[in-house]
Amino acid sequence: MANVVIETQNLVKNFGKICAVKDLNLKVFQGEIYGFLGPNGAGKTTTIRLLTGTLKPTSGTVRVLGMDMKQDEIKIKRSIGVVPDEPRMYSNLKGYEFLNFIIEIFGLDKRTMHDRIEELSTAFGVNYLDKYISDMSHGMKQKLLLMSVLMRKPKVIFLDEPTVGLDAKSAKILKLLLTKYASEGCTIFMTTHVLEIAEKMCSRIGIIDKGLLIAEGTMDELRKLVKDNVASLEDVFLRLTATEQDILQIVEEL
Ligand SMILES: Nc1ncnc2c1ncn2[C@@H]1O[C@H](COP(=O)(O)OP(=O)(O)OP(=O)(O)O)[C@@H](O)[C@H]1O
Repeated sequence: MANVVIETQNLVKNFGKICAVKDLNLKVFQGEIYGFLGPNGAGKTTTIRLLTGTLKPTSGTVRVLGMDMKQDEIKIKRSIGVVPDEPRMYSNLKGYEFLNFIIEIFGLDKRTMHDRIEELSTAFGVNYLDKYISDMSHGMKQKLLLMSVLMRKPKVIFLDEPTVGLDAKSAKILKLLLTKYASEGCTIFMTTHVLEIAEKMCSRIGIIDKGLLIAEGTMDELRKLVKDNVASLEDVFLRLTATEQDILQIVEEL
């Protein structure tokens, strides 16, 4: 059995009266690409923020790479890479200054990183590292942030809606790169609304709805759950989140 890299026990996050994450028990193994799906407001971003230590849980525990988030937050943060849904970076830095800043704070080897930056710039068509971040488009910032994570080749990568804002070629390259990294032992946890991406890339998929993990498994296991061995992930998702009927009704009433 592969190593457990991400683990939560009875994880809960309340925002006032809203329970965004309810009693979540997750296990993600080394080398997996775990897809985390759910309707809008289901609790995906909150979960990623809990798993990466940017949000404190109301109760429950998070362990990453065998370390407890409460005790080893800094160590965990040094070993993981996070690509949030909104790329927030120091806007008064130029692209290359931002990458150099990451190299400095993580204490990375400059030569190796500069070689990786060159490879990744070519792969993602990044020819704007001398521009100020404030002058970059959303997609340009997203690619810069992706490069800053991928160049480090962290042991665990968390991505929240990674392909949003990326052009088709960059999205394809990102998918291939993540698959390659996973095959080399990196563990990937990502949220997406693009079910085709989850179906093609992810070894296992978790579906969260109103803060509850309502299903989890490989595509085959999810198909068994809905008793339809040819169901697509879209069929499975809509059946489990009970929106298929709503959709038909909504369209009929339009
Ligand atoms: N900082 C916050 N303060 C109050 N409520 C919050 C906060 N962050 C999230 N929520 C609430 O928690 C619930 C889950 O939100 P979350 O952003 O995790 O959903 P999501 O699954 O990522 O949604 P989407 O697919 O739309 O991005 C929602 O009801 C949201 O309004």
